[in-house]
This record gives sequence, C-alpha cells and structure tokens, in this order.
Amino acid sequence: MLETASPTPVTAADLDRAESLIRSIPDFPQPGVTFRDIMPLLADARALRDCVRAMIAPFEGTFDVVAGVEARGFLLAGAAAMLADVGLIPLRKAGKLPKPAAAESYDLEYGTATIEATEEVRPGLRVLLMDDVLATGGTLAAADRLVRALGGEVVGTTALMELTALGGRAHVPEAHVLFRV
Ligand SMILES: O=P(O)(O)OC[C@H]1O[C@H](OP(=O)(O)OP(=O)(O)O)[C@H](O)[C@@H]1O
Ligand SMILES: Nc1ncnc2[nH]cnc12
Repeated sequence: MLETASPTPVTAADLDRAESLIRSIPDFPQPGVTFRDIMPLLADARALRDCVRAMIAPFEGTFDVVAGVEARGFLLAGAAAMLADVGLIPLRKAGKLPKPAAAESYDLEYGTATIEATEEVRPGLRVLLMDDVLATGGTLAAADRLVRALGGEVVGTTALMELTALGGRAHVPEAHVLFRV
C-alpha cells in the first residue's frame, strides 16, 4: 500500500503545525522581499512527511513521475517520489545538464532564469509538477511548458505555499497548495 493511502490522514492541525515552522526573513535576497524559509520545516521529520503527503494526496494514482524544480523543489519532489513509489525527474537550472532535451526561460520575483529537462520526459509520461513556492508563477508555468514541449502530460501542479500578493495563480490556475501567505 502506498504511504499516501495511510489510514491516518494528515489533519488541518498537522498542517498548521508544519506551517508554523516556515520562517519569514525580511529583505532577502533583496530589499522589499520577505523570504519564506522552509529549512525549519524540512528539518522536522513529522512536518516534512505531513506536507509531502498532503501535497500529493489529491493526485494519488494519476502520475508516473514527480518533476521537481531546482533547487528547493528537488527536496520535496524526491521525498514525494519515494512516498508514491514513482520516479523522479529533476528540472534543472540552465547549464547543469550535460544533455538537455528542452529549455524554457521565465521571470522570477527577483531575477530571470532558464530551466532544462532531459529526454526522460517522454511522450505520454504522466508528470506531477512540484515546487516549494508559487510566487509569480513563472517557474511552475515554465515547468509546465517544458514537460509539454517534450510530449509529457502534466497531471497536476503542487506547491507547499502560495504568495498570493504576487498573483502567480493566474499562470497556474489549477495548482494545489497547502499554505497561502
Ligand atoms: O513563482 P515564481 O515567481 O517563479 O517563484 C517561485 C520559485 O522561486 C524559488 O526558486 P529560486 O529560483 O529562487 O531557486 P532555489 O530553489 O534554487 O532557491 C522557488 O523555489 C520557486 O522555484
Ligand atoms: N519570497 C520568497 N520566499 C521564498 N521563496 C521564494 N521564491 C520566490 N519568492 C520567494
């Protein structure tokens, strides 16, 4: 049985506890940005497990792989792939993959970036996209384009938290998120 099918569901209280472990750092990485630091949450076994289970629960049985966006998305996607007993596809920042099959560029809250994927994203592969933060939505929208450009099927998008003031949901309207700040 998959871990996500555990008879003990993740409760609202579990998620409140996990959310309390997200640290807000003012003016990082630049003045005016409040950085939402998930390191305390990741360091807590119960919070990490509860969050990953809740992030993938709505999609159980619908995906062949989890694709995580470098770097923080890797941490959650790796844990999710193990829980769901599926493979992991890292979507890497430009220049890291020796043999990229496709690339997509996008704007960030603080800068611009390009992500790349390998040919392991094959036509018809059912992919669950995963990241820590939905901010402007540029990253997850680019990840969606990237997977589709290689013929993959995006079955869903899941993030730990949404920074609502940045309006990213307009770019990924179906995204499943645990926390809204
Ligand atoms: O919705 P968006 O505006 O696109 O922003 C969200 C992205 O920004 C952060 O990544 P970042 O590029 O800072 O990289 P990191 O994970 O390597 O820290 C975060 O981990 C998301 O991937
Ligand atoms: N404010 C923020 N905090 C943490 N991660 C982010 N990614 C984009 N914006 C972010």
